[in-house]
Amino acid sequence: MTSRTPPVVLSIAGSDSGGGAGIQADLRTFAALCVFGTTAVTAVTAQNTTGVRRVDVLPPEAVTAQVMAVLDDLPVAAVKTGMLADAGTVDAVAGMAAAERLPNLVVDPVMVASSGAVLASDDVVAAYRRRLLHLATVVTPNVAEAAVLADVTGAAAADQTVLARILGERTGATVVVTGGHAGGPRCADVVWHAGEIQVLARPRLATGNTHGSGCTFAAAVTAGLATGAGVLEAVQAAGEFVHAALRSGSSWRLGAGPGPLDHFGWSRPEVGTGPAGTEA
Ligand SMILES: Nc1ncnc2c1ncn2[C@@H]1O[C@H](COP(=O)(O)OP(=O)(O)O)[C@@H](O)[C@H]1O
Ligand SMILES: Cc1ncc(COP(=O)(O)O)c(N)n1
Repeated sequence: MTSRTPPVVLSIAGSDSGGGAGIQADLRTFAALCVFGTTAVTAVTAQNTTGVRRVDVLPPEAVTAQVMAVLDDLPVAAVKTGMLADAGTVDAVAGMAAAERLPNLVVDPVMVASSGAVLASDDVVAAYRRRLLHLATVVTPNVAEAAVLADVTGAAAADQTVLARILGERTGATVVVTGGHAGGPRCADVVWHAGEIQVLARPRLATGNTHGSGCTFAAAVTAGLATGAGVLEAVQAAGEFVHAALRSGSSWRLGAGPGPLDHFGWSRPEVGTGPAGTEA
């Protein structure tokens, strides 16, 4: 009998009780992409599709203990960070990354929930800038997060190419400034990689069910890196995966607010993830 062992990935992120974003979206993405997901919970949010009611942040030592328990036992091939709600947690993660314990590190600098709730304070932003971003393989901010991290305002704050270039040149990481919240008929993710800019544009889908799209994208990049894909290949494949999950979940109704994505094509089982959907 052959033994088939999947690549192992680790998500260091917050729990979303509503299941749409955070650790829950990461695990669903990992399962859909056939990698084995492990977790270190950074914060417990009481959240649903309409908003965040309460956040309980775990102490940095509790996050470190979870990460080390996983690393001491399992062959982790890639790591993703999501909501890091405390500067001490960013420092702790950066310390482990600097010690080369966190391979293929994908940093999704979660700052604001799609419902508008602030999930990271100013000192967390400063810690990302000072300690963590330059240790990442890939950083995946949306436009608003990229503008905060790059510390720019005005027209530049809405220009994905300018933001990707600033952050790429400052950190050396591959930077993907995602464009889910920009306007227009196309949805573009702008990638800075080794000094070059690439624009990955797809039709913008007419869906309100976008809760967890950023988490899903970054988790899919992590899964790609764990399976041996190159950085650009992993970013391209992640864009295709999140697009299919958004399209498949565009018509289901889960919750009164922005609903989750359909990672498995559950809403239309006859065709699976990737059915023809409505474009905006
Ligand atoms: N309406 C949409 N149509 C097509 N793609 C989308 C849409 N909304 C988000 N995406 C894609 O989802 C991914 C996450 O982007 P974004 O929504 O900017 O992240 P976040 O959830 O962190 O704000 C990106 O690949 C982006 O292009
Ligand atoms: C625990 C947790 N982590 C991340 C997000 C951001 O996800 P989104 O921007 O898609 O709402 C969230 N709402 N909750």
